[in-house]
Amino acid sequence: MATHTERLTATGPESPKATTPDTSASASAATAVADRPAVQLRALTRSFDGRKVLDGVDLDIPAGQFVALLGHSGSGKSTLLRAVAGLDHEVVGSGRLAAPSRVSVVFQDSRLLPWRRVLDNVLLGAEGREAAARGREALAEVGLKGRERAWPNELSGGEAQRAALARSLVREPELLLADEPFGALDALTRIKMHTLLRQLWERHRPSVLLVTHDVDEAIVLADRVLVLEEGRIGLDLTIDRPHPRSYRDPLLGEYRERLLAALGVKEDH
Ligand SMILES: Nc1ncnc2c1ncn2[C@@H]1O[C@H](COP(=O)(O)OP(=O)(O)OP(=O)(O)O)[C@@H](O)[C@H]1O
Repeated sequence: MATHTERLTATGPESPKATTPDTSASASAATAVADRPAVQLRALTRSFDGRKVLDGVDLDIPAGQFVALLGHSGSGKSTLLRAVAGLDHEVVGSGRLAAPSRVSVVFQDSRLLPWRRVLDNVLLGAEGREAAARGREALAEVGLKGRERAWPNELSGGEAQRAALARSLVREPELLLADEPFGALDALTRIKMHTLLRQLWERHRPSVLLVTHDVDEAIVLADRVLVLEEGRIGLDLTIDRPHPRSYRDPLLGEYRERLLAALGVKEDH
């Protein structure tokens, strides 16, 4: 059965608007940086105890694109991310899950090993001077220069997530999968981490699939925002605004409203 995916693409900075389904690889010229998609899913389905959580997901993510995935709690975001990461062997579907060979995953908690110092966590067993130099460089990139020998329990929540990002970067991933990576952080730290993540993306250009509950986080960071509903991609919205983006940008308001409407959230004005 073919999956019907409503596809909405914002083509101008001021008005997110619906278009007909777009199957061309060039939905956005800026993101069509390679001809091979980083992720290509066809009719991806996953059930738990006979209940379909993913019900025929079709999704292409071009190489180098920054994509955010929104959806209600329990809509299947983490299930989709785990499938793309290749961590779920019971999904049904065709196409490539994670095509790139180098995939890194970042979770809500840093998952640093408490018995390893920060640098050793980042290196994850890689040995030698060159690896250590790469690890130090990655830590410097995330603002943790000087903390290489700290233990994980000496880091704040934000620092621990920085270390987790450094650990993911050190492998130069082609695809970065992030499941609510800033969900446990306070609002100010989260905003700093948004800036950092976007800077890291500018520098390394991995494809990104970021799962989040936070509509503003999605709009400020991603070039394309997906909404998962009833087991499929219900809305596919291109955020056509330059970076760095400000939360205060009034032109982002329309995207916010479009996404909130797709999520069934009504705003009181
Ligand atoms: N291993 C599992 N066994 C049984 N049910 C599962 C399993 N993993 C996920 N589910 C169910 O699948 C549904 C989707 O879960 P998932 O974690 O993907 O949602 P989510 O959108 O990421 O939610 P949240 O935003 O709350 O993290 C939920 O109803 C969940 O209970």
